[in-house]
Amino acid sequence: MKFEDLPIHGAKLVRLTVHRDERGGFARTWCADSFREAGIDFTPVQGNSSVTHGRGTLRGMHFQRAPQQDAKVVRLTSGRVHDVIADLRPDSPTFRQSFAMELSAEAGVMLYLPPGLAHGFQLLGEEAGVEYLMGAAYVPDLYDGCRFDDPTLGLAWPLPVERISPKDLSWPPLAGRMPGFGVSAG
Ligand SMILES: Cc1cn([C@H]2C[C@H](O)[C@@H](COP(=O)(O)OP(=O)(O)O[C@H]3O[C@H](C)C(=O)[C@H](O)[C@H]3O)O2)c(=O)[nH]c1=O
Repeated sequence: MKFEDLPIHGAKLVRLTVHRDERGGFARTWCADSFREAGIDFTPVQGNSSVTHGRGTLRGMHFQRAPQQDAKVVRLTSGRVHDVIADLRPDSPTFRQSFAMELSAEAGVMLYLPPGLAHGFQLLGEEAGVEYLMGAAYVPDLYDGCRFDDPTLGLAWPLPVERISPKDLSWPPLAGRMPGFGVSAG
């Protein structure tokens, strides 16, 4: 696997080595040595999987608050999504910046997201499977998020939001509750 820096500090694009033959393909999707050699201190403690239906469906933006901020590896097992990350770390050189890219199973890539980023995606096709390796255990009381249209982030989405959970619509603004985001306008 090969690691490339993304425009958000510490985030990486991980290109998988896909071994193809007449039966199909094989790729290693986790390797502690490769991550360590890439200078990434990440030990998965939980694996998650989601299936999303319906073009335009949006999951996120999600993050887990300190002291259990969650680093994660994100990989598409099927379909295509518009994937978005946003830097919520006041001490980061890319604080409040965001980055988006298309992820697909066919592309043979995954993302490494360090702790302190918000993550979300919008479905570009009719269905997508996403696998996660999490660097922190899920703690419901620390599980947090922001709206896809939070005014402080200015995220752009390619499609109208056709389906989104009530929870993801009800996140309060980052302004006024997250360090470095100032006070809420409202
Ligand atoms: C994240 C998580 C959730 N849950 C429970 C909580 C809910 O009852 C149910 C579905 O959770 P949620 O609607 O938050 O699932 P997603 O919208 O797919 O959330 C994920 O999508 C965005 C894009 C991400 O980057 C996060 O990894 C993750 O938050 O699973 C668990 O039991 N364990 C977990 O680790």
